[in-house]
Amino acid sequence: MSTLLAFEDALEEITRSASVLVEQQTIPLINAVGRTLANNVVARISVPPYDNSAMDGYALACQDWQDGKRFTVSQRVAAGQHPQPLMPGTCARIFTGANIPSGADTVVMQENTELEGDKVIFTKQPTSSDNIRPLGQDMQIGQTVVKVGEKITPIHIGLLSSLGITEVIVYKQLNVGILTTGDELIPTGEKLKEGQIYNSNGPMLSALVAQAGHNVSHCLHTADTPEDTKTALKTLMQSCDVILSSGGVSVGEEDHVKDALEKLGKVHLWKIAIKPGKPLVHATLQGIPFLGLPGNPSSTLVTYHWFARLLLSICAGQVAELPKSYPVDAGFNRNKVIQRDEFLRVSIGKDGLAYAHPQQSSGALLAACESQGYLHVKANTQIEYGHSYSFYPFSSF
Ligand SMILES: Nc1nc2c(c(=O)[nH]1)N[C@H]1C(S)=C(S)[C@@H](COP(=O)(O)OP(=O)(O)OC[C@H]3O[C@@H](n4cnc5c(N)ncnc54)[C@H](O)[C@@H]3O)O[C@H]1N2
Ligand code: MOO
Repeated sequence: MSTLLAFEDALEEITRSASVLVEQQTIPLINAVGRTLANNVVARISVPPYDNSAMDGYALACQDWQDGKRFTVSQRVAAGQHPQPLMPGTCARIFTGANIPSGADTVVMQENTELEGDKVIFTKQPTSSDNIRPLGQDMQIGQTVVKVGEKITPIHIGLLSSLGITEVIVYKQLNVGILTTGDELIPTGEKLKEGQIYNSNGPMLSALVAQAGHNVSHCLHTADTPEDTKTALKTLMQSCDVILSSGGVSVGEEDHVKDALEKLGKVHLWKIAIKPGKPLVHATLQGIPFLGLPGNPSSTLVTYHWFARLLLSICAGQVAELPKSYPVDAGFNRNKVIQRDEFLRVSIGKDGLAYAHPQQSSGALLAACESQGYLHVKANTQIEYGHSYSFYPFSSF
């Protein structure tokens, strides 16, 4: 166990060496959902750009109010119209979104008024600023509203549109190459023969990478030979910004990825004290970051979530955030001391406790589908009922 790198150290080492690898481009805002901002967006106008009414009603100056006073309606202001200054002692009929006339400092909603012919009585004394949405209430001119590295969401599209913005400067998408390894693997769609299984890590990694907003530029498969492995890696090195692989990183004679990396580039770390995912390898191939994820499907998933996701987001210029967790008590015991940091696939019960899926084999993927997230149990501890651990919902990755 002593040769295994600690989880936190591996995370630090992999992310420390990473940097933004993509150029910038200007694109229409409407096409920018999921893209990463390459510079801060600063408001060039205030929103709203003028004081406006939050209600259909009447605008007046508070100081003009007197109990029982009958107000003349001196003007009518609909949304989109430019009002005249309010004549002293009068009120203005006003509608939601309409510009507040100068001289008025409050709006009374029409439900709180009484009409007497063409006069209006305000039954309750209004307070200054009531029902007025002031200039800049949402965003002020000069304010930084979205920061570099943020991923643009539909909410940002609305926000930036309210500033009149039509184009944004974003990072170009990161080109990610995926390599799967293993003679036993065949693509889905073909008929299984004795000794074969379907390649599930290729499609899963492609989907994870695409979901994170990157471009899967290649998804190759190689046989378990040193030559084929090197040839596939050389192909990926020609056009990918980052390369991920699955399988072939353990210690058997059929595992060729690490040797190929040593021949083509530099291996920085291999083997981490985590379960599942121990034989993770990190390398650079002529400046291209490379992560070799272990082939067992749950090991691939865990190492993608914890390491590859973060590496890709840094290289893509995204704000690289560690997944969010919250403390949850275990609803079960394990009577042996854990050797490597474990990421148990768990669900939260109605009692609020975490329950481990009964199938924790690194070869099993259904357990992850049937669970809600990871319970992180640190090395050299023992899981005890009622003790608190960090729970990471899958949605935080
Ligand atoms: N003697 C030792 N053997 C193993 C050790 C060890 O320390 N000493 N570590 C084990 C651990 S832990 C892991 S994790 C695996 C990782 O091995 P590899 O990364 O070399 O992966 P493979 O051997 O190529 O495959 C493992 C397993 O996963 C299946 N697989 C691989 N690729 C895919 C794919 N694309 N889609 C679906 N399934 C895939 C493969 O068929 C194997 O069953 O090593 C242990 N061995
Ligand atoms: O790291 Mo392996 O994933 O324990 O099976």
